[in-house]
Amino acid sequence: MKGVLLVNLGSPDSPTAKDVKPYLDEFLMDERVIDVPLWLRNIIVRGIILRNRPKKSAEAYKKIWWEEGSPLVVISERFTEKVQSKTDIPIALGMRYGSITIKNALQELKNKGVDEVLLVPLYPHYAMSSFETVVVKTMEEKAAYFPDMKITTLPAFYKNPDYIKILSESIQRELKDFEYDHVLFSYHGIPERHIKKSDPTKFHCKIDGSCCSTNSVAHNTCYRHQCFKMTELVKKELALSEDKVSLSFQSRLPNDPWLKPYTDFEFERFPKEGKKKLAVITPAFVADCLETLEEIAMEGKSQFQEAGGNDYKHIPCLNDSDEWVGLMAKWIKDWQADETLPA
Ligand SMILES: C=CC1=C(C)c2cc3[nH]c(cc4nc(cc5[nH]c(cc1n2)c(C)c5CCC(=O)O)C(CCC(=O)O)=C4C)c(C)c3C=C
Ligand SMILES: [Fe+2]
Repeated sequence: MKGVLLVNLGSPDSPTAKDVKPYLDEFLMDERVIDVPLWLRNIIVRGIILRNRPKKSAEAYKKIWWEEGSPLVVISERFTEKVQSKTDIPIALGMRYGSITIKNALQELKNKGVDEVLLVPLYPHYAMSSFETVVVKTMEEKAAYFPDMKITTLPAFYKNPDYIKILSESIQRELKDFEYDHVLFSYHGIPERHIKKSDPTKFHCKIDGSCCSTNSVAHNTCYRHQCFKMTELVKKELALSEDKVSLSFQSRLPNDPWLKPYTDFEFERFPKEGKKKLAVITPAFVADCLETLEEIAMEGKSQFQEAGGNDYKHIPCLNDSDEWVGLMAKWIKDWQADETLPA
């Protein structure tokens, strides 16, 4: 019997330093996130980052926490329930980090008689620190506990025409009542080094833009290319003018060069260039979370306005909207019927 495993990143159990610390430990000790040898990762994460960050992150989580829990988790649960109501095969939700585990979700599916699973990493783009680590962890759990399960992975959907359409339509609805000078597509950042590591050809990605327009198998795993491509497709779908749209990367850690331009630098730059009414979309995320609600909707607004900006709007993620639920249900039904996966 077929079933579906949806996986997102996960959140701490509560917005306290006590719960944020083990969550960050699991997250940052992932070799696909802080990709240095174990001994060095131990020093960086446990010796340096985890000394102060849990307290600081807990304060940020407190600002966005809902009565029902972490927005990322609550939205993902609502999404799962809604998709379940539109399909007739079991759907389970797992998180890569934290207490809602991939193992338990696979067990839930197994208990319902599922032996063929469609794994859906809830990330539109491929990055070793998001999509890849979900796939690797799921395959490790399968090998250890569910060796007879067959698992198929839904590919990154950053250029899927149906996804681009519903994303564009949701942006259009939000922009209808907002007069803007500029629309910023702010994607989660990753270290530049990760782009090179994920390049199977080992020479295609230059990280200067010169490579993105030359067709290459490297694009299948190039986060930077996929962010540029998605921006282009949405821009075209909405007929946004070239000079009113740009892209940037947010949420970096203070180490190494990360993908540029940096979102916080853009917030400072725009008002100086006369761009004082800014709309920001965060299309690396399917669900609103700490990085969109606190960093962009709250902190970003302050940074932009302190730099001289006026009107500011964060456009929500697709979350559990009918359009996104409907599209996911369609992808599941297509796979259920004849193994078709979205391109
Ligand atoms: C969109 C996909 C994501 C990628 C790629 C990604 C890479 C990445 N992230 C960190 C460090 C942190 N990210 C944090 C929060 C966070 N990250 C994503 C998504 C991606 N991260 C989400 C959805 C969230 C929010 C989770 C929530 O509970 O709402 C955090 C924790 C919060 C904080 O302390 O700021 C860290 C740390 C790295 C190092 C990285 C790639 C190397
Ligand atoms: Fe992150």
